[in-house]
Amino acid sequence: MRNEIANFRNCKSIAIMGGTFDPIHYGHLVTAEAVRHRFHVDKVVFIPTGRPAHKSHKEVTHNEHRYLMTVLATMRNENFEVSRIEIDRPGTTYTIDTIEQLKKMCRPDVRLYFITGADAIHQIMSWKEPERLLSLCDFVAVTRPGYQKNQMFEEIGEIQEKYASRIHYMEVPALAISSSDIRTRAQRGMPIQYLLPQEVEDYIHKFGLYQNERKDEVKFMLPIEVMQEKLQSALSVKRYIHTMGVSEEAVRLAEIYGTQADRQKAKVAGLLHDCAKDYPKELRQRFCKEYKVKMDEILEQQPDLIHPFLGAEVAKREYKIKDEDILNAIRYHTTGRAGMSILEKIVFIADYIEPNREQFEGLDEARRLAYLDLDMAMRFILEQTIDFVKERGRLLHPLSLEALEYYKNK
Ligand SMILES: Nc1ncnc2c1ncn2[C@@H]1O[C@H](COP(=O)(O)OP(=O)(O)OP(=O)(O)O)[C@@H](O)[C@H]1O
Ligand SMILES: O=C(O)c1ccc[n+]([C@@H]2O[C@H](COP(=O)([O-])O)[C@@H](O)[C@H]2O)c1
Repeated sequence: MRNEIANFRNCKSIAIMGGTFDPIHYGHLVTAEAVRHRFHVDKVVFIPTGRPAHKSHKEVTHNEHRYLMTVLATMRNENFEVSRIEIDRPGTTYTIDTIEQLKKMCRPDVRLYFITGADAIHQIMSWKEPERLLSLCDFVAVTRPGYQKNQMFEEIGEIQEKYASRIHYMEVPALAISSSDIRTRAQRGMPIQYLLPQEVEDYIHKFGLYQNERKDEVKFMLPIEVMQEKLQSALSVKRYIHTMGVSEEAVRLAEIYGTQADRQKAKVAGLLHDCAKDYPKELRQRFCKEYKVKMDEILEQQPDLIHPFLGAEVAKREYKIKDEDILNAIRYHTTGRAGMSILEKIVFIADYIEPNREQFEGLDEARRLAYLDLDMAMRFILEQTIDFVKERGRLLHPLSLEALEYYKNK
């Protein structure tokens, strides 16, 4: 945020390109550049929306993906900036809050222009505090393909009459490009090249965004709701709440680091990671024998370390999980191990940082690292855990030491 303030402080005029940018495309970029040239603004600031007021959370790709694609698309233009103010602001995103926040970062006489497509301008009266918004910034209504200028005048007649000097019309080269069309094309395996910058296309392919979800779907023999019901009777209330937190956190991480399939696996692995933890001693011993859990010296002396290994067997037999990656994510969620898969790391980290955890030293740093780099988060959490185990005089499993060594060298 400090950088953003430094970037805006000297600007006399700024144009704001607000959008969901799911994904950003050449329509946005051409428009931004045309407005910059016509209104002689010092900068165009692209502001990806955090939680759009008019779209449900599920419909929109994760904030960090949309933000990073916007950064990639704009990096070659020195007059373009990308701001995180909406991404980082909690709650529903309203433009009025953004304009007020931005004004505080700029000199008092700054002139702000909010760029919006013709399709959006006629809805402005339904936005939050439209009149105050129009008193704080100008609007540039750009024509999009399919819109007749006359029709646009009619649609915004009411606003136009009242705020004539605040609304500017501008035609931009008719680019029949839209984010929704790009998403559909990507889903159907049609080309998206030349509709958006190459870097954004590469990013979409790298992270498997907008892929056909059905093709990616993972089939579980038990429906997830049935797994949840079984867990509710196997776990204490406190543990069940923790389990739900781990599952949610794992899905959030998988949204960033994985594919659609990984999200489903993360949800289930998070749910099942502690499935054997609340078993009474006798039951644990019986199942360990029956399911042939390999015991070692440390597990014999430190029985609370058995639950991840037993949990993987219980998940396999009682929850009918066949996927080896999910089973390993359960198996190594406590000790870790060298060379973990993305899913294994996600569950290990989610267990540490899930939202229901009470505050403890290192939690905020672990949360920060988790969304920056999985391997850095692994190293940090392993170091913290190993210190904790040593302080309490408990036995350390060699798998954790091997894991730490591995992530230190990565
Ligand atoms: N091809 C385009 N030319 C000019 N302006 C555009 C174009 N596409 C979008 N805009 C405008 O840019 C802003 C941000 O758009 P947004 O991120 O919603 O993209 P979109 O392509 O309109 O998305 P979707 O297809 O999902 O509705 C909006 O004000 C929108 O009207
Ligand atoms: O402030 C509001 O009430 C409001 C309602 C709808 C849309 N907006 C903003 O309008 C911009 C374009 O939105 P969209 O859906 O076309 O991507 C984006 O910056 C949104 O945050 C703002």
